[in-house]
Amino acid sequence: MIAPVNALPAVEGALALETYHLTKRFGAFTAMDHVSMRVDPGSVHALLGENGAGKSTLVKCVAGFQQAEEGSILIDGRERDIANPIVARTLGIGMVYQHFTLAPGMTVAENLLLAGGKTPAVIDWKAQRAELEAFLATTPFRLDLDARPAELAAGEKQKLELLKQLYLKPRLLILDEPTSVLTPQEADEVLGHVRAFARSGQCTVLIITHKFREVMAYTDAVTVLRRGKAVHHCRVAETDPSRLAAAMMGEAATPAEVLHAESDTAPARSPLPAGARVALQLRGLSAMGDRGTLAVHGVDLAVKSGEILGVAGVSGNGQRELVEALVGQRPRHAGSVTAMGEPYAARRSENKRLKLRSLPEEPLRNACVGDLSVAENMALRDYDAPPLSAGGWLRFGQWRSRAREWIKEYGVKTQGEGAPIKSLSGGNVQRAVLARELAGDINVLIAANPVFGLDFAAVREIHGRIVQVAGKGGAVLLVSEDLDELLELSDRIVVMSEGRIVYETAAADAERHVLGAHMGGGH
Ligand SMILES: Nc1ncnc2c1ncn2[C@@H]1O[C@H](COP(=O)(O)OP(=O)(O)OP(=O)(O)O)[C@@H](O)[C@H]1O
Repeated sequence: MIAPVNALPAVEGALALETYHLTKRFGAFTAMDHVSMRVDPGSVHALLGENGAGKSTLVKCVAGFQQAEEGSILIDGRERDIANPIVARTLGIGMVYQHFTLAPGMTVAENLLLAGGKTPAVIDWKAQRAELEAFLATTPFRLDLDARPAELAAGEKQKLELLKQLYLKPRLLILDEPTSVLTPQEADEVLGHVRAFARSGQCTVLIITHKFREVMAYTDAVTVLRRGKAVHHCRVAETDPSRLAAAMMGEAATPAEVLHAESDTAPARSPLPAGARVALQLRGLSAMGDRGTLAVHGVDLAVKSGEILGVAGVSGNGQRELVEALVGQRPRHAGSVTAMGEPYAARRSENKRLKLRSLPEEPLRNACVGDLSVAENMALRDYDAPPLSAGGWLRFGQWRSRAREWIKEYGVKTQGEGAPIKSLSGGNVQRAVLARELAGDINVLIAANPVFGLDFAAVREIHGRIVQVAGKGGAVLLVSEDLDELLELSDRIVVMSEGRIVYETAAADAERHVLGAHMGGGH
């Protein structure tokens, strides 16, 4: 019999998790197929798998956000019916999502308190603030308690999501790609803290990641999912990235792909032609942050045709505001922008004429309409131009057939072009947006954290496509919090710190520790 939750004694400390033949279907599609696995108490356990393998589905069932049709979940050896997130919470299960779940109008402090779900009618703010500050001091993270989520960069939001869960002292902490928007240093800080938390016996950690380095450095055991099935279980001490990659990809993997799983070999670049013209120019561009203070201070940048200019920086140093001001999602306070020598105000007509594209971060939120289908989302840029419309009529058949082609070309895993885009896994949403934005000729591409959440095969593929854009003469402004990505793809790298460009170097001469020092505000 399944034990009722309200009969539970208040247990503390790391719990043991097991799933037994856990199965979840969406209509006729089986997203998770008889998955059995075991996570030892106090361990850090990694879930690996290609985009769409079923990792998020599995953890959502454990966290009570979805219900499995078959199979069971055992906590400390006892079967539990985790009917909803409140039950999960009662059992000590906390989850940090791939998509942000912060209350937008509330401050960091309020978001932390809200996470507890037990806010009293009258809050003693003085005492609560002291408690929150004491809690923050036990972690390596520094966040402004009065900031609101809209003012936080992706990396800071990610840390706040994690803090919200840590504040609740979970017995099982589930992390869905927690380091996608963190710099390598930040990722080490976050994972180091989480592992220490597990080692102390306070909680067990189940972590979804695409990064083999993180699996090897921070986890104890791994379960690999492929097409909804658990195909491989092992201890990290007894495996290596090549074996894990082979398990992830099954027969689909080529020996070269498996061999290079850990090194993520850089796509080949051709040298920048001598007389290349400046395709994107920013002169003294300034933009306000969400709190009415200047977030971007007079930025001057020039990107030539065929060049990839990387913008490095710790999240929260104005990169988000810079991209938003460039692509028309935030007013420009001062300065000017030209594309292909013409003034550029980010109008849709200019994007079309000047062939300027952008890949924003968090594509489901910033570049898609979640309830619309994959085909409709793929048509958002040119639905009113031939062949998608003719004589004032929208030709939906054309939308669908082109979407089918792109789904195939970009390997988007979806139940069809008619499926709502929000039903796709994170990595597949990204692929669908990339297919739309990278189609046709491109003069200028502005990309912000373009491989957020993608598995290793997809990262290589997308990097290859960005390099192709430059290879065909497009200017690429690549804003990324991932230094490895910038070092691998860029011709030149600038560092942004506190809203200013503080350092510039040719990528070939770039030294990681020097970049890191400028990113941290030191010199
Ligand atoms: N609500 C839903 N309705 C229909 N299909 C869904 C739904 N949620 C997930 N799926 C499908 O189930 C499969 C597994 O998705 P899931 O999000 O678990 O993958 P994942 O391994 O976490 O992928 P990623 O690494 O890209 O995040 C995908 O093919 C996805 O399209």
